[in-house]
Amino acid sequence: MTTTTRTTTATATPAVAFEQVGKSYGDVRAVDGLTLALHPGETVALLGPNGAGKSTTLDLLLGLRPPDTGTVRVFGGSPREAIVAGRVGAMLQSGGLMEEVTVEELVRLHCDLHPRPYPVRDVLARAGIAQIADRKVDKLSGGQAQRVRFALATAGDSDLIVLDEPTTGMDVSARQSFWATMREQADQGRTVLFATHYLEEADAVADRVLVLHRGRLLADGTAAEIKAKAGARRISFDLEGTIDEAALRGLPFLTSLDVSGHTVRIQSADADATVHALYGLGVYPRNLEVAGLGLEQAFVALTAAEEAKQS
Ligand SMILES: Nc1ncnc2c1ncn2[C@@H]1O[C@H](COP(=O)(O)OP(=O)(O)OP(=O)(O)O)[C@@H](O)[C@H]1O
Repeated sequence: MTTTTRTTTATATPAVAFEQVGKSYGDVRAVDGLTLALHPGETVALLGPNGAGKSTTLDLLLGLRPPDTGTVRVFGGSPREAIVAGRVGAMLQSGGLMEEVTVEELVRLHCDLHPRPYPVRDVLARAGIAQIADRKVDKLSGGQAQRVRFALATAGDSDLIVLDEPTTGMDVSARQSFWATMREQADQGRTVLFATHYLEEADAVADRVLVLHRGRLLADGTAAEIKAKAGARRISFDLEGTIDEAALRGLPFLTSLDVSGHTVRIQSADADATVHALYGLGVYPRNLEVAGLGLEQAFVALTAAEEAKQS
């Protein structure tokens, strides 16, 4: 298998550069003045609630739709130039697969079309579909079809791999081998950009997380930075006797409250102030724990705060 030496410094031409990009569908502003640069060797997760503009962003990046405003550059040129040069491999969410052909025939076709193809055998093996190579594409299960899409995205030596919700429908072992392969690809200097709703995957795999909300970039940083930006903390403790939920609900900086048996779990924008006020209620919390948020909770807190600001 050929491996190209790639430049991985942030000063190199960005793999992807969006400059004030806007895209609307009628009245819906799907992407709203988006500016960002992705650098060679980065593994980047694109997160956002439904309708945030993730798929539209990927479509713009792949030149499948033109932006209304702004510019999209891929390796310094147009998306089309980068794709024609074989620099981009993509796995899209709903990409229909050609029917009536076998898995191997479809993979071979993609290899033939790629300027720097890998051997078909290697592509099949890497995607874990060598044993179903002779099967007709329209007879595949959802997870198998997803593996085939993965094979097509990695049919050749591309510098940028774009994945829209790649592991949807994959079982646990397919997911694990998928991400192991993606890590290898990134370690070789490729840029990997993936949109996902699985926040634990973003946390485990991405070295940079972009949070989109209503077509705008709400947060951009490592998973740890995103968690810190959300600011909130989880507080949990046990209370004996009858729990006065109304009093707990009145605690300052509370963003959520969950009471289950004697255990109380709250989320607070200022844990110190909340805990101080908790003691002020005259209760005696036992097993008190204060912890940071997971990426999923941070994501929910950030997007909810933004919704509240805009409404
Ligand atoms: N072809 C289209 N015509 C009209 N509106 C569209 C079209 N495609 C997307 N939209 C709208 O643009 C907005 C952004 O959609 P997009 O699919 O980019 O979001 P997303 O973040 O990928 O969402 P999801 O997580 O649900 O896949 C949404 O409000 C959506 O309804």
